[in-house]
Amino acid sequence: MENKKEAVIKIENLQMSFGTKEVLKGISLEIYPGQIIGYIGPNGAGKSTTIKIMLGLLEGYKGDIKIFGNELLKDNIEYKKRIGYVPESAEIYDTLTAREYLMFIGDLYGKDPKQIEKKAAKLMKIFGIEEVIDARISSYSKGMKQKTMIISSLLHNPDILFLDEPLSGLDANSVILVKELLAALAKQGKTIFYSSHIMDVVEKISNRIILLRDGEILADGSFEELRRQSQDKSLEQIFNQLTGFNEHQSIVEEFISIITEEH
Ligand SMILES: Nc1ncnc2c1ncn2[C@@H]1O[C@H](COP(=O)(O)OP(=O)(O)OP(=O)(O)O)[C@@H](O)[C@H]1O
Repeated sequence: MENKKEAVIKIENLQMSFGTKEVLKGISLEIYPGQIIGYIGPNGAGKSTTIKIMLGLLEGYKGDIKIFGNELLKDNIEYKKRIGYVPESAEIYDTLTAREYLMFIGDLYGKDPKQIEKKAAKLMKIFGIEEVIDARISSYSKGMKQKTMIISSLLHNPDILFLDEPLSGLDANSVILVKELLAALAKQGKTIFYSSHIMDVVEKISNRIILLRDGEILADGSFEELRRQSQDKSLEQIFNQLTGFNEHQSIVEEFISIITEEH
């Protein structure tokens, strides 16, 4: 369907080990403009490792990665100007105010400070947090921090956006806003690649879901496609089925019996 477009991310046989532990066992993926990829999998499956490699933060992998058609190379950092990243937490910047932080990020991307300051103030206003723009980020609530990180990842109008738990800490109204924002960005041809453990979020936001387990891709398709292969289950049920997790009942029983032990 999307084959007429060129892949923005092309991964071939990606392998990564930490010591003797094989964390990625030969992943191949082609990702196209306009896709909203929900990258899911159990804890330790290798999701963050994949993202860190694409961000150029981890070396020592085997396989080929092309981003925007160019080989991912140690010395080539040009592509980073066209990507945005929202980490799950970014406490290192806590002592800055949002204005200082966003100006700093704009500067890293070589953007005009006046333009960045204007954009930052407007985006903070849209998110309803303009009154704290000059307060230290350390004083923000979790959701305010998340909004600031989302703004910082978009200031330079990137073509690929990587997010870790994009809706974490956001209230119900902000969830709707960010979901719509991601959909609108994808419509403009941007690519969104995010990981999350919240299955109903993944189900609703993604137009493609990639399920990783033990460093291998177990499923790859739209929610509808995955559902058809799994007898119309919810994504949470599909996740549990594909990752072989069906012991919750017995684990809960054991848990309860331990906490209710008298001696
Ligand atoms: N720097 C490192 N050194 C050694 N082992 C590592 C390192 N980083 C990750 N690992 C291991 O690699 C495996 C995959 O980790 P990764 O963080 O990619 O998983 P994940 O799918 O993102 O998990 P989660 O859902 O818990 O965030 C884990 O077993 C982890 O312990």
